[in-house]
Amino acid sequence: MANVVTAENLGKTYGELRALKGVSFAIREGECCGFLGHNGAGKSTTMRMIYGLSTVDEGRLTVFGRPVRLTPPDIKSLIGVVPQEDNLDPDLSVVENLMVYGGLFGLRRREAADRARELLAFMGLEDKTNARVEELSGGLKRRLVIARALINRPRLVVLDEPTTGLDPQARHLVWQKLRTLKTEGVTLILTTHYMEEATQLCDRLLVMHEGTILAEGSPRQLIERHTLPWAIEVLVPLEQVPAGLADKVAAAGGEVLQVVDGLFLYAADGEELWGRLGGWGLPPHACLLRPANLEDVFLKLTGKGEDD
Ligand SMILES: Nc1ncnc2c1ncn2[C@@H]1O[C@H](COP(=O)(O)OP(=O)(O)OP(=O)(O)O)[C@@H](O)[C@H]1O
Repeated sequence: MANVVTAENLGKTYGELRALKGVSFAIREGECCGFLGHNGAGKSTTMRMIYGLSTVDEGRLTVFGRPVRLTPPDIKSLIGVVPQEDNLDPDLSVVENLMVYGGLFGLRRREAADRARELLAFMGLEDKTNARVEELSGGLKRRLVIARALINRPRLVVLDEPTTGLDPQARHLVWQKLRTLKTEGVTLILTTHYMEEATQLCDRLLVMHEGTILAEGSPRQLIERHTLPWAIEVLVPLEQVPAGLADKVAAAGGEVLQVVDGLFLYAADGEELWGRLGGWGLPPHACLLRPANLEDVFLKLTGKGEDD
């Protein structure tokens, strides 16, 4: 399968800050690839380079096989962009926002109107066609930004935190639409802070940290490679954790991760680990046994969950 995006040793410097320190990755046609990472890890910088809003300082970036320094216009027309901030025009109505954008891509008025109607139906916004943007809730604005990104039938859609701030229903609706795009063969690149979103949508994930890529793989592969299958959350204040616990867990073949609000214990056999809690002085009512998930991988790889 062809690569839609290829990055080799991509670097970006803002003044004294090396925001990207030579990252390399490839995005395959038709896949949904997610970028995870703390605030400031370099995800948006990478996205902006892909859609041509930020210059490539170091390395090589190709989009649809074309090397980009600043993405040429004919490549831009193949990319749909959902930026982190909603940058809709508040003075225009919902449908006008789409039509103006269509005009920027060279759509004639009639064509833009037809496409706008189609997209408003796709995103469930028909009854808001003539509403003013400022009347829309955050979730509806997000849906409109996604509709706008699709106006030119892009083969690649880059979404920077597409569902941040949305309620669960709105998030599920966006996921459903993104899955539909995927079934149509559209390549999706997204950033997210929601591990569930990454698990639900992405075929492959890149975990970024301080301008580098720490790990890459499908959600399942990352869990298999970077953590044990079962987790016990120990939600007691750290000062009440029995002394020597980490050594006892390690001696039983498990691992311990300290997070800001407690401890996570990992094991190949969750039931067996659970059975040992009492003997280690941990009250079971303050513990929760569950399968390990992507959040465990993220916390482990990027440093225990403290804020940057
Ligand atoms: N235009 C800019 N000028 C100066 N510094 C910038 C600029 N854009 C980003 N940075 C810095 O580069 C680093 C990477 O920022 P970037 O926005 O790519 O991170 P991110 O992973 O997308 O974070 P978030 O999850 O908060 O969106 C940060 O330290 C940020 O402050």
